[in-house]
Amino acid sequence: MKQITPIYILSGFLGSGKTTLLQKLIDFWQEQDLLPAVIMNEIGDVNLDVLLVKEQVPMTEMLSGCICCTSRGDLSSEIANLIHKDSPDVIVVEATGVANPLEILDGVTEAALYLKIDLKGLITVVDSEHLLQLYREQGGKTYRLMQEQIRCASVLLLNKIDRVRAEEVDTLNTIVASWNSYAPVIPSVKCDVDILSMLGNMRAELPVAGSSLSQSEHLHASHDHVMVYTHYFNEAVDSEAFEELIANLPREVYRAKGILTFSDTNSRFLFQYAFREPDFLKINPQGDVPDVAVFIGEHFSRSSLADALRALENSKT
Ligand SMILES: Nc1nc2c(ncn2[C@@H]2O[C@H](COP(=O)(O)OP(=O)(O)OP(=O)(O)O)[C@@H](O)[C@H]2O)c(=O)[nH]1
Repeated sequence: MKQITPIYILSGFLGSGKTTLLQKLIDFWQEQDLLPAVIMNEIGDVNLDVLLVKEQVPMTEMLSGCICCTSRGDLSSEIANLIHKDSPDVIVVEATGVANPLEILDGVTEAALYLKIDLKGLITVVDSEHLLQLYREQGGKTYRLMQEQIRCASVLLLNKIDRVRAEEVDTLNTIVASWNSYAPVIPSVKCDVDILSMLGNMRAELPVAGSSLSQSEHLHASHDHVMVYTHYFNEAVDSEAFEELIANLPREVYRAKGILTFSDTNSRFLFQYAFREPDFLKINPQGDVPDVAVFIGEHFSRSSLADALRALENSKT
């Protein structure tokens, strides 16, 4: 009979590397014969990250929105269900990239009122290049949300430092320390960090004062601007034409992912696009997984994107 279930919250803007870190956390716990469970939520109505998490890990998905938009009660009942059904040794709540971490903290804290759980802390993953750019531009809702995610962290991963220069890493360290002097900051590439010391160095208490939670209603509006377009493919498309479309995506689209069948290759691909960097991974999904791509951004034209994608399907010979 398990006593108290530790819970970690994983936060970070879209595409910063949360799922990459989640995979490493799962490996770490499984190597110790522990059973981790995951609560994942995605903005939009498909969750492709599920494919990246091992099948033996119990997982709950909360789709079509984000944890902080659904009621907090939903999150706490998901936690309760997982504990009763699977008795995991540890739970990770991976927040959608546009979630406000204060709301999620609030949900987990509510669950702690009637469940034997121990909120260990909040890990925020930062896309170094993206943060640097927003810092230089100084403003915008995405920038404020990223600041919020950094402020709430009990440990911070300054990820994707391969995408910035060494002196820029120093600048970023100074920036994040000025927003959160409390959390240890760990620079990383592909979230390749020493998990044991990361979890060990995590500050025991969260830096969120009780009063901050009362601001949550005000903060809730912070991701109203984010929109999603989900495209289901009827036909396989040419890989080069697709890559070209991705390379020319409007700047307003800052995240995309999908599963694709290309007309010119035999295998299927999981494609990722985060802050202007595309990535393709050969996969062999089990079961009936459709060809689909999800695009997330701010005020981009869904119809132009839909037309461009349909044109790719139609140009296939
Ligand atoms: N260049 C570079 N790419 C990285 C790094 N870490 C992760 N990536 C890539 O960035 C993309 C997004 O990573 P994810 O781990 O899926 O990001 P996420 O935060 O879970 O994304 P959402 O689920 O959309 O919020 C993937 O293609 C990763 O392989 C890094 O340190 N450097």
